[in-house]
Order: sequence, then C-alpha cells, then structure tokens
Amino acid sequence: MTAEIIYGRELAEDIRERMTKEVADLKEMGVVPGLTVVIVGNDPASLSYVRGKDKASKKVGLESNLIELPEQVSQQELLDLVDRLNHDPKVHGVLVQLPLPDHINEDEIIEAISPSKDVDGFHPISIGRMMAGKETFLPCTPLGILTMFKEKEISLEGKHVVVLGRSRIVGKPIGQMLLNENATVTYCHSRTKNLKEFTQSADILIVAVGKPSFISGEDIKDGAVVIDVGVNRVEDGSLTGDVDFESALEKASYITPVPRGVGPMTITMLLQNTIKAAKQFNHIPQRSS
Ligand SMILES: Nc1nc(=O)c2c([nH]1)NC[C@@H]1CN(c3ccc(C(=O)N[C@@H](CCC(=O)O)C(=O)O)cc3)C=[N+]21
Repeated sequence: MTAEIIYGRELAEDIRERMTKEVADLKEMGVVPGLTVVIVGNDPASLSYVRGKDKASKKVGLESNLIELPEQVSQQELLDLVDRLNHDPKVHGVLVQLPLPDHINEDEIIEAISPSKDVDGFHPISIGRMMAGKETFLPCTPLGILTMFKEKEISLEGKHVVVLGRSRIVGKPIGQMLLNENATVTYCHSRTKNLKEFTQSADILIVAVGKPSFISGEDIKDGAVVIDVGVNRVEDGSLTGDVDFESALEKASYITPVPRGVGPMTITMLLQNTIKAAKQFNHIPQRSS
C-alpha cells in the first residue's frame, strides 16, 4: 500500500481562509481578537515558531503582539507581565512559549495565566476539563491532529490508537482526546517493553518522541494511519520528523509529512482558540463547526 499524504499545510490554509472571514465579521461587530505571545531568551527554533505564529495571526486579521524578554528575566517580572495581560481587555489569548529557562518555575507561570485566556490549553483547569470531556480550550497540537482526522473523515471509534510519548503538551492530551472520541488508547514511552508489538498493532500510530527515524515501515501495520509529531532540527538545518517517511509511506494508508504536516495545523488551532476566547469574552455564541 502507498499512503495518502495528509498535507496539514493545505488543510491549514483552507481553515485560515474561513477564519479570515470570521474575523472580518467579528470586526464589524467591533471585536478584534487579540493574541499575545511571550518568548524568553533567543533560542533560534523557538524564535522561528513564535514568528510563524505572529505572521499567521496577522494574516487572518488578529491583533497579534510578540513580547520578547531577555533570558535573565525574573520569575516575578514574568508573573507581573502575565497579570497585566490577564487584565488587558484587548488581549483574549496569552501564550508563553515553552520551554522557559531553568531558573523559571514553568508550572507557576502556566497556572498564572487566566483559564479564560489559556489558548494553549496547558492550564490545569483546561486539562481537568478536557479529562472530564467538558468544553474547554484544547491544546493546539492534539486539536490540530483531531481536526485532520475529521477533515479526512478518518473514523476513530473502536480504533486502536497507539501514542508514543507522554509529554504534557502532546502525548498525554492527544490520548485523552481520542479516548473522548471512543478510540481504544495505548500509551507507550521510553520505558515500554516490546514496543514493536504495540506499534505493529496500531490502527492509528501517533509518534511524538523527538527522535529522528524512531519509527520506520517495519514497525507499522499495513494500512495504519501514521501521524508524525516530531520536529527535529538536523545538522544541515532542515526539519525532520520522528518517522522514516519513505519506508512508512509504503505501509501506511495515511501519513503526515514533516514539515508541512502537523506543525501548520498547530498554529492554525492557536488562531482558532484565540477567536474562541474573543467570542467568549464578548458573549458571542460559538459557531458549531
Ligand atoms: N507554549 C507553547 N505552545 C506551543 O504550541 C509550542 C511551544 N510552547 N513550544 C514549542 C512547540 C513547538 N511548536 C510548533 C509549532 C509550529 C510548528 C510549525 O509550523 N512547523 C512547520 C515548519 C516550521 C519551520 O520550518 O521552522 C512545519 O512543520 O511545517 C512547529 C512547532 C509549538 N510549540
């Protein structure tokens, strides 16, 4: 079997086009959705992502602000900034780019963000609501993956989903969200024994481990759906996923590439969450889509 490649970037463009219209409608009502992204330090990869977010936000018509802080910023300065953004009525979404430097207590910063502006879906209140299957801000990468499944009409009910990786921002939440969609979910991680037995039994394999070529064709069941969440910057400066694309392509029914797969969907879901936050703030009903 040769897989159909799911180009997240193309899906993302379609969704952003719809969003641009929605933002224009909101502006007619006097509502300009606002997103503020905070980045600490000057890690080139992080800077490149946040600039991507900033550009995409502006393109759909959001009011986007990027706050760049020096590496040495103190915990208190960061908390004060988050507090100011929480109280700013023009700011509907707040994102603090992770990871933060070692001297910063990341959890305290995440918990300081108002849950009503938590467009990343990382606040414990958002996570708790997600676990309970309640309406909330869902984290952008998992939401982007779920949106890909919906757009491609890939059914989840009763499917065996194997999630490789258990990070707070990808692995754990995607498993919970797919459980909410009635999938049967197995989590695998660095201590899992006989990993191959799990990967080979997956109808849907989600790989989020951060290791180039961690998975290849022989690890995959014929006809499986393979979602590559890896963003690995390799020596020549190019971006590569966690899956050996060429060999996996021969086995899978669907596969996402890196770049142009999950990444652009992540950014698009951030914009979607920001629009949702702006509507909630202004008591405008959400569209059912
Ligand atoms: N608070 C927080 N929220 C995040 O959502 C968050 C974060 N911190 N820290 C870092 C990770 C990583 N991340 C990516 C987003 C888009 C692409 C993306 O669009 N990638 C493009 C390529 C971009 C390039 O070439 O550099 C693609 O895959 O086609 C990648 C990675 C969000 N993250």
